[in-house]
This record gives sequence, structure tokens and C-alpha cells, in this order.
Amino acid sequence: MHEDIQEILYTEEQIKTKVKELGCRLSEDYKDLNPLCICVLKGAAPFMTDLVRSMDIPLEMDFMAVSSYGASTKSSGVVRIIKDLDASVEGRHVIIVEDIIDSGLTLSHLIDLLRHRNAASIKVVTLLDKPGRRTVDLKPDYCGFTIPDAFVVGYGLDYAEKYRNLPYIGILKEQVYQQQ
Ligand SMILES: O=P(O)(O)OC[C@H]1O[C@H](OP(=O)(O)OP(=O)(O)O)[C@H](O)[C@@H]1O
Ligand code: HPA
Ligand SMILES: [Mg+2]
Repeated sequence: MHEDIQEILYTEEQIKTKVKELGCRLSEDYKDLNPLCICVLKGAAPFMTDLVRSMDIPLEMDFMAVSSYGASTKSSGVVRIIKDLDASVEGRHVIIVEDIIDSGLTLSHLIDLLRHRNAASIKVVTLLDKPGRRTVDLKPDYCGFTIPDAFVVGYGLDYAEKYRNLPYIGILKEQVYQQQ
């Protein structure tokens, strides 16, 4: 796996520090609101599990699985819901937890859906933001790192389901996906 990485962008330590910082901010902002943290599977799973453990307030967790990339480095534009939420979001203060915002299509689709379901408030926390590739107007409320226009993997992020278990975030060598 490591030989396919062109450059490490964020080390395990840097990620850990950033996640703690985000957790502290969320704990202050959501004190007494019992937020519903929604993990957008699969990519956001490592971030979500680390983030909630750095939040020392009452909260609930739910999971939704969506996919639009498949075995490609470009969004198909079609956001497929593979698993829906278990809980109702009606009247809840929702925090959508994402690993990355790229085109913004996944999140704009999810935000519309949760608005229709009458959440009391909807905010987005993302570990990575890639504003250079945005096709819809969308900004995260909380963001870990702003990254350049490159395809990244690790800490949940995949290419064709691989590399999610790398403890760091790195740029994938172009030759890996150009061979396909
Ligand atoms: O802003 P966008 O262009 O929509 O891209 C961001 C989304 O793409 C990835 O998910 P993916 O569809 O690859 O599913 P996965 O999390 O299972 O890898 C990522 O985890 C985000 O959810
Ligand atoms: N890497 C992995 N998955 C992604 C990316 C990325 O850069 N952008 C959107 N989904
Ligand atoms: Mg993916």
C-alpha cells in the first residue's frame, strides 16, 4: 500500500491533534443539545469514531451509507443511498460527519434530504475540504484541513475500496489509477 503513495499530507499525529481540536469546538457548541452525529459511510467511519471520543457531551450516533465514486477518482454524479438512518431526525440537532467534501454532491443531496425530514438544525463537520473541485455551492461549518486538488487516500478514504486502513492521509500516485 505505502508504495502507491506519492506524498503524505497529514501524519497520524497531525490527524489526532486536529480531531481533538474539532471535538473540543463541537463539545462547546453542542453542550445541552444532545446532537445526532451522522456518519456518512464508509469513508467517514474512522473520523467519526475518533471524533465522538473527543467530545465529552451527551450525543447520539447514527450511520448512513452513500456512494457515488465506486472504482473511480471522479464522482458519478449519482448519489446512491445504500443504508438509511435508523433514527428520525425530526427536531434533532444534526451534525453530518464527513471525511471529505470534493464536488459537494454527496453533501448537498444529504442536506436536502435531512431538511425534508425536519431536522432542527443541520451542520457539517469534515476532516478534509477540497474546494478546488466544487460543483455546487457548499461550505463546511467545521473543517479539519483544506487540501489541494489531488486524489487522496487513507484514514477512511479509499480508491476502489483500498487504502482505507492507512493511518495517515496521502496523495495517491496517478499511475495507480491511470493503469485501470
Ligand atoms: O463531495 P463529493 O464529490 O460528493 O465526494 C465526497 C464523498 O465521496 C466519498 O464517498 P464515496 O462515494 O467514495 O463512498 P465511500 O465513503 O464508501 O468511499 C467521500 O467519503 C464523501 O462521502
Ligand atoms: N479520495 C478518496 N475518496 C474521495 C475523494 C478523494 O480525494 N474525493 C471524493 N471521494
Ligand atoms: Mg470512496
